[in-house]
Amino acid sequence: MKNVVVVGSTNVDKVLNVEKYALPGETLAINSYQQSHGGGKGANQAIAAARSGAQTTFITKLGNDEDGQNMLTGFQNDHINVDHLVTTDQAQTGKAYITVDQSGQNSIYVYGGANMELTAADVEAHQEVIAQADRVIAQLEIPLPAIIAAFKIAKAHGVQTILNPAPAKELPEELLRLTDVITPNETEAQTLTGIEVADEVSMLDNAMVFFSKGISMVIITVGSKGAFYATPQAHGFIPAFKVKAVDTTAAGDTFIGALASQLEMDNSNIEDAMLYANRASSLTVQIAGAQNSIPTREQIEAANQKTNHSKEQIEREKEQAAQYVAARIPDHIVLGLGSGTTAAYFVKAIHDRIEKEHLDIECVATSVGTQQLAEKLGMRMLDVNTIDAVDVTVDGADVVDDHLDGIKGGGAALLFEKLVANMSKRNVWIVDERKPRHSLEGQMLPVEVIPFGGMGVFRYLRDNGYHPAFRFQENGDIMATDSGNYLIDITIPKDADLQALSENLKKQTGVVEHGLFLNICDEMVVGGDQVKVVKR
Ligand SMILES: Nc1ncnc2c1ncn2[C@@H]1O[C@H](COP(=O)(O)OP(=O)(O)OP(=O)(O)O)[C@@H](O)[C@H]1O
Repeated sequence: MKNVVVVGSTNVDKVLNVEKYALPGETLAINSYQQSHGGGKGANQAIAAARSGAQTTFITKLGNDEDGQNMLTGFQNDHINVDHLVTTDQAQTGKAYITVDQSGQNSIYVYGGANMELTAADVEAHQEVIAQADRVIAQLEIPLPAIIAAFKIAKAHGVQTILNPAPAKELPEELLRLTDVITPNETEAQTLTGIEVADEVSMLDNAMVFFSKGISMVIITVGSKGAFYATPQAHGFIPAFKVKAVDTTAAGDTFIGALASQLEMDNSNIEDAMLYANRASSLTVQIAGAQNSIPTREQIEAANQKTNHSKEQIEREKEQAAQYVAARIPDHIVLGLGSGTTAAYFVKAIHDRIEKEHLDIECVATSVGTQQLAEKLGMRMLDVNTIDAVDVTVDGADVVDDHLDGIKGGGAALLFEKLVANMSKRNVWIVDERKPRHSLEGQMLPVEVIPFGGMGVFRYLRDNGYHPAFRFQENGDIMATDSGNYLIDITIPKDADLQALSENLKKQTGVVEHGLFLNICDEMVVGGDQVKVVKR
């Protein structure tokens, strides 16, 4: 369990629902008045961390008033350590007056109040609890000297510092030098670096600016798209969960608190921790309000389990499709064996049939992985260079459109798969229900490039609006294909002419192959309790 100290703001949100905004001098009656809600970025992040199981201490300043008392009780209910909370008679507890009209548009006035009274001396008086923490988190709703004081104490004791630069403003170099991890959203990143966040490449450009200031990890959240992370050694993008969002208030705060509760100090589980944080905030956005919508660890795990259940279903569908096709493979043929998890089900299923029925089937593999699996099972393998044609190849696919054109290469085996597919008299694709789509627009398409000069292809793709990103392995090394090439993932533009795109990519010097498989698939078999077969 991580020991987290949050130094930040507490606000009480007073929400008015109005039909329309009053003009200057106008008085309007309203129908509903929502009760006060807990808010403030510091409080939200402390609650998110505590509900995810972190041992959480909150250093904040409250007024000696009813709002302050109510907030304190709420923190105690969430098992937050409030021993280091400070109160003042000089100002009231922070408040945000929020007016929401019928279209969901809001206007907000914030009274910083006690938050603006939090001083460096207040923080220094509680240095012991910071010194003992694993990490300290701060946002920008309190005075900068208080944050700098907290981070100085943290750095002196080897405690990790996380800065959530929200709301965005220019930051002193001193604070950036004291920051280990920075977590802006896309607009905050742009405000701080001057570089627009448009795609993974520009996110990496943003990260470089932060690295040059001495920050060692950058996490950029991009709303319903997900979140990006980068260290000088590795980077990656973790997509958000697709949910119906009703109110995104506190999404970012939930993400940061949840992440801080899970991330190992050596960042070794960064992708898992971000996946957890994405899940946590995907639950927050499905409920109106701020602190009431921040989920507990149990709720996050329950939501994960539901998905695991559907993961099992997907595996079942892959196996059903594989078995359906394996049962219909004729005897005395040369059979192409595809690559990837779905194709692996097929390899096992056809192996069982060959053994049981003593079939005379020789096979060709489309990847080193499949070759090894087939050899391990004792199947009769042929060298692709010794044959003129393959009778049938059975393979998986990443996505397939209504015309049975598809994308392959998610598993990095596209070159060998295409070679074998092109020499096959018949190609059958086996997929689970997620794979068929009406069109390939917006889908990720892998492009295999030679390592020498790969950057030139990357620049061409970037300058022509394909949003390229090199593919990396989990350990941060660049991914190499079976033939030692690199993969660049691009996005298929809207209204793209696939044939022209395919030809254009092949024309670029340095491109070995790409994952568009046009006019290749003869038959798609979709797994399910009722297997669906679609023929060209
Ligand atoms: N519509 C959404 N659907 C699913 N997940 C979402 C959605 N919006 C946000 N999230 C999740 O919340 C994370 C943080 O969101 P975002 O980038 O909007 O933060 P933010 O701008 O700091 O939010 P806020 O200021 O509202 O707290 C995202 O990385 C994503 O995981």
